[in-house]
Amino acid sequence: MSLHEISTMITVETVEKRYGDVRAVRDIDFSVDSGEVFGLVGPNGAGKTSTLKMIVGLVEPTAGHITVNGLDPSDTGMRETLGYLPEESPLYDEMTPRSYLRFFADLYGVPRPTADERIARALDRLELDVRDRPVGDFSKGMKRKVAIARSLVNDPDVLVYDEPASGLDPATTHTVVEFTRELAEAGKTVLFSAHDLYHVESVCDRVAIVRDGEIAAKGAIEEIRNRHGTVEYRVFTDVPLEATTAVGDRWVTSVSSMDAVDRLRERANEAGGSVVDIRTRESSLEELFLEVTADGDE
Ligand SMILES: Nc1ncnc2c1ncn2[C@@H]1O[C@H](COP(=O)(O)OP(=O)(O)OP(=O)(O)O)[C@@H](O)[C@H]1O
Repeated sequence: MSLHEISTMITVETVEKRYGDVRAVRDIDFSVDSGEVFGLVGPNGAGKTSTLKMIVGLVEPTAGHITVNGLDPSDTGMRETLGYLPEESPLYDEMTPRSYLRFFADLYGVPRPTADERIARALDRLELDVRDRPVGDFSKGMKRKVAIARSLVNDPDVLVYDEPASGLDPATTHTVVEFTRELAEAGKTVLFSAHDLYHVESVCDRVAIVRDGEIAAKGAIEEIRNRHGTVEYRVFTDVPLEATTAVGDRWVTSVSSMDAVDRLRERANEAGGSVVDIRTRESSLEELFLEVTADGDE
């Protein structure tokens, strides 16, 4: 049971964004609760960054309504509530992580001892040991960790991360993704965009799949599976049938309905054998994603 009371922290209602003739975002709706990790997933140009920028108040919606912790994104008070990690987060090359993060903590008016404690906690967890060398010498992953720590110096309730793990090596990706989960477990609200679907699946409570500025599917991973996913039955027989693959001393045929399973059973019997095992394989989010994004192309 959660110790935190659940409340809606981000609401996005019928939001649209046009840049001249380009409708980058059209009619997007979703909300994110406290303690939740919500993933906005979609290919390049789908409208994820535009949506996040509207939520953090950097870009104004053409239509619709957004609130963050009950406030309008243009409200200056919202800055205290929010930690934003942009897709590209340029750092000052000559500064060290410690000086850079202290600089941001000062901007937020965080007392030095509190700031130092927060900075140390974030960098410890993100496994960034180098704290007193200029960030200009850092790898992409190290810079990303500093940028993530920056999003936390004001101890915000809501974190909006644009592709936090994009371009990072698998170990760093794992650390960053696990960290977002821990932040949510500590009661923070996390909204992030990604096209790394494997990690979204493992860390998000709910996702919205965005395509051409619209939400193509939305809900718990499980719900999306039920609505859009296909169940694949892997039927193992002790005799070869058409389109079977040998696995050890058995053959496996993949079908997508129970009727097809029954037909295979009959055919196996006719061939003097039988069905020895049936396993279901649920769609991974990656497959669902491809299915949902392919819908509009038909
Ligand atoms: N400032 C802008 N002026 C004009 N068009 C823009 C602007 N910003 C974004 N767009 C267009 O809006 C659409 C959505 O872009 P957006 O960056 O929001 O998508 P995205 O899903 O975040 O993509 P990516 O993963 O590449 O960042 C794209 O067609 C993009 O070219």
